[in-house]
Amino acid sequence: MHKLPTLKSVKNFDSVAILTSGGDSPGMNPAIRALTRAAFNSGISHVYGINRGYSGLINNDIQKMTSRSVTNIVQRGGTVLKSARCLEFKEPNVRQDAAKILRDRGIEALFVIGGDGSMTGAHLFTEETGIPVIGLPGTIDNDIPGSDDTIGFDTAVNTALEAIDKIRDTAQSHERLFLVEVMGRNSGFIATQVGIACGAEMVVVPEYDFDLRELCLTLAQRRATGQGSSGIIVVAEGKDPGLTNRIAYQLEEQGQNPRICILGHIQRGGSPSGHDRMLASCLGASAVSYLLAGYNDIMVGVNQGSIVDIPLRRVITETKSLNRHLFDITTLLHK
Ligand SMILES: Nc1ncnc2c1ncn2[C@@H]1O[C@H](COP(=O)(O)OP(=O)(O)OP(=O)(O)O)[C@@H](O)[C@H]1O
Ligand SMILES: O=P(O)(O)OC[C@H]1O[C@](O)(CO)[C@@H](O)[C@@H]1O
Ligand SMILES: [Mg+2]
Repeated sequence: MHKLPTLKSVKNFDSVAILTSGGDSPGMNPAIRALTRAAFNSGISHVYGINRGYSGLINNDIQKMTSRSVTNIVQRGGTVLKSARCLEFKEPNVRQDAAKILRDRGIEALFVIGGDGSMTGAHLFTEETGIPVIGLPGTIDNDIPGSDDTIGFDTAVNTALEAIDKIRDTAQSHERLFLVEVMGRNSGFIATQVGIACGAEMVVVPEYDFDLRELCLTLAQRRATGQGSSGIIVVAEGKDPGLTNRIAYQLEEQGQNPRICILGHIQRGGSPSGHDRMLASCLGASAVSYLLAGYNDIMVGVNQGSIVDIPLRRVITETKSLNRHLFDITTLLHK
């Protein structure tokens, strides 16, 4: 259960908008629902949904929401507002045009649900245009500075675990080594948590070097002592495409016969877990309270179980590092 902030409303807003941006994540829908319902129930008269992230904003692809338009979405994966990556939004003049679109519609504030990139766009937008923005961390990557958790991370981890538990069955039957690639271009949060929870023999993350030779040695020793040679290596996809294939190739060169399974976008789909629904609902409700309390240019996030506000400037200038102690558990629990 999250500890919620106690805030006093000091401002009135008549009209606000919501968008989802970057890779979708399970829990974006309950976040949209929470923002919409909390806005109406806090006296905001008009709520708009912007389609396809910043792309819909610059193309004026905006619709009116009602309290009923978010009925029956709390359990649905994806985002009913759709999501996109919009490179044009990186141009300052495009952001000015976007502000005019909001002003012409009488929209006074914007809620942005997305990852670190989306938070960068949100900060620049409010800084340059003066339109208040509140961000919500919505990404399976859990790589947003200032928040211990992000909407969608828990579901993605559970989805990967469900798949790996199945892979483990066939790996054991055939005494095979499997390389399972999980998402995370720049960060190993998913890989670390999944690796610990599935009992992986090794976890490869972009943050740290890995020692394949040592792994091969361990596998050879296990085979020699009759413990079999099945196993799971969890690999975060990393920046350079093909990392998992390269590791497989190196393993083959050292006498292993690994199989590869790339979990890919199934990690971004599916019904949000109870944890992510709670997180999205609490963050959505709190985001509206922060706006009415006069906050701007912040992201709502979680710090040691409490919902907190984090300046967007901090979110976009800091880096969230992987906890080394947590990562070390991946090796500490080996046979
Ligand atoms: N430097 C920037 N300036 C303005 N807008 C940006 C900037 N970086 C990202 N954005 C906007 O945010 C969008 C989403 O960013 P990005 O593709 O990095 O995904 P994300 O929000 O980090 O989500 P995820 O990593 O979970 O997929 C971009 O397509 C762009 O519209
Ligand atoms: O296929 P897409 O949409 O470009 O997204 C892939 C990237 O998005 C993320 O899934 C986050 O949403 C990253 O982990 C991954 O690298
Ligand atoms: Mg990102």
